[in-house]
Amino acid sequence: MEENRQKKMLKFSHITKVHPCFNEKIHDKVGRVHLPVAPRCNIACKFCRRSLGKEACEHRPGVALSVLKLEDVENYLNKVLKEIPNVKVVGIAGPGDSLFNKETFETLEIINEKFPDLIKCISTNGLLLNKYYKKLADLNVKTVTVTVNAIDPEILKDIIEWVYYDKKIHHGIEGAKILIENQIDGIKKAYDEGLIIKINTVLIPEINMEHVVDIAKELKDFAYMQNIIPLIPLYKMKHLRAPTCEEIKRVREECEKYLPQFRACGQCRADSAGLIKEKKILEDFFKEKNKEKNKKLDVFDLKHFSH
Ligand SMILES: C[S@@+](CC[C@H](N)C(=O)[O-])C[C@H]1O[C@@H](n2cnc3c(N)ncnc32)[C@H](O)[C@@H]1O
Ligand code: SF4
Ligand code: SF4
Repeated sequence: MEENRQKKMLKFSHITKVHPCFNEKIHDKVGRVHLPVAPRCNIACKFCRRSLGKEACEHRPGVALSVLKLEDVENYLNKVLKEIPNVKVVGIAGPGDSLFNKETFETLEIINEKFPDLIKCISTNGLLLNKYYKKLADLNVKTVTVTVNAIDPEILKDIIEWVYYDKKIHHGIEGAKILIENQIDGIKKAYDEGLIIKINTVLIPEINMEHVVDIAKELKDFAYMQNIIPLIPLYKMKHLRAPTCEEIKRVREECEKYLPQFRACGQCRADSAGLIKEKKILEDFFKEKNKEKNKKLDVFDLKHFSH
């Protein structure tokens, strides 16, 4: 097993040595840029409040000054590369789910054509990963982060409200089962296709704290590493508490027996640019484009391109 892991690490090392979210040692040396091209989401996590606009000034996931339009992607990336040194990775991390927005795939095509040297990265809840892993590999995406918060539907049903799949909204345990099945299937297929997988897990003390280690055990042969991030209590979880530093440390140490842990995550916005620690946004660029005034994204905007 250890031998397998070492082989896997070696196979991926040309990418992981330059990706700040797959390699703690360089997280403060190499930059990344998130393109906020994917506003819609196909599940409803109880902790997630997606917002756009100037007053959405918090540095946390699900927030962007505005949605970046396809016609602006090239200009924006040129500006980022000119103004911010050492950006090597371009990622799509929302503000919704990358795989539920056709703009993600169109953006990846633009990047391939205009910026072929940037490493392409996406993050997703994984519901559609078994449908799109091949397309991602064909588009030369190298790294995929999948958020897995529970692999037991009894636990996941308390973390998500519903899952939109096969043109229907599935509530409770039924939705949880669909999500878990698709995530695990998608992760295995993406791994076989040569994609490098990181697992994000939101640590929610009252709900999944003692279960997170089961996620690490289940996915140890397919994921490269795990990124356990503390709950930011929001939306339908605003009454819950964030984990203490001690709790985060303990859970990471338990999980590390099965999967290497990433401990430098900045819980970035969907429009962050530069070094993780800088928490930078190119405000000038978005100011021009920013027509959405402090808009909360509609969680029921479920138009999907393949329907
Ligand atoms: C906004 S999501 C975008 C990508 C994709 N939809 C997903 O969920 O993986 C990026 C990451 O932020 C996390 N996140 C969102 N809201 C959060 C919160 N309130 N506290 C902690 N993590 C949160 C998600 O779980 C996910 O790992
Ligand atoms: S999948 Fe991502 S964007 Fe969608 S609700 Fe969950 S955290 Fe938010
Ligand atoms: S949210 Fe974490 S994994 Fe994603 S870009 Fe920021 S530091 Fe990297």
